[in-house]
Amino acid sequence: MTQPIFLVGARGCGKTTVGVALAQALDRGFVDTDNYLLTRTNMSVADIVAQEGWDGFRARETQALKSVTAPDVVVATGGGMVLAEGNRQFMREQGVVIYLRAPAQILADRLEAFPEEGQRPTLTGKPITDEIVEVLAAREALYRQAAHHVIDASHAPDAVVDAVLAALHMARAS
Ligand SMILES: Nc1ncnc2c1ncn2[C@@H]1O[C@H](COP(=O)(O)OP(=O)(O)OP(=O)(O)O)[C@@H](O)[C@H]1O
Ligand SMILES: O=C(O)C1=C[C@@H](O)[C@@H](O)[C@H](O)C1
Ligand SMILES: [Mg+2]
Repeated sequence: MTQPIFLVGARGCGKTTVGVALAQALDRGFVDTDNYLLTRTNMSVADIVAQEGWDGFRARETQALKSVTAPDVVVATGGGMVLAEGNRQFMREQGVVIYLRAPAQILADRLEAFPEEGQRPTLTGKPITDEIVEVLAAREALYRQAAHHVIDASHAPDAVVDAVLAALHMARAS
């Protein structure tokens, strides 16, 4: 399979962490739309949102998605990539979309341990657990709509990689 693999899911589900390990397992390239924007603009998500609002950030991440999409890459997307119908359709048409799904409490525990506030400015102004519950309620259907496969991402990263490989009927490169 040479199609790109897109990882979607909420903040903290492991799109970046699992994406790096998956790309390594498949001997593929890895790109991350949040990191792409950071490198290209020299601005964090918080900086972009402060200057351009969330609409500005969302427009930039759609452009980033188009720019990084190529054969044989694993793409870790931002947690809100699925909000735009056009992004969901683009990913489904261009590649294979994997939803890394984990319960709210696991996501909250991970984000509290490593908040990275510059890349994860508040979406709701609420405490982290409340925010995640609210965001998952609003987006669960969108992650599922976008996805070809839903993978339990509550396990350790290597186990999640193995589950993705099994869903794709793909073997580790070496
Ligand atoms: N499967 C896992 N098991 C344990 N910890 C994990 C797992 N996946 C990710 N983590 C940890 O959770 C934190 C968030 O992971 P990561 O940055 O990969 O999430 P993300 O889905 O890319 O989030 P974002 O949408 O904000 O980019 C990191 O500190 C990472 O080490
Ligand atoms: O869930 C979200 O809306 C976001 C997740 C992060 O990956 C970043 O893309 C940004 O902080 C927005
Ligand atoms: Mg990430």
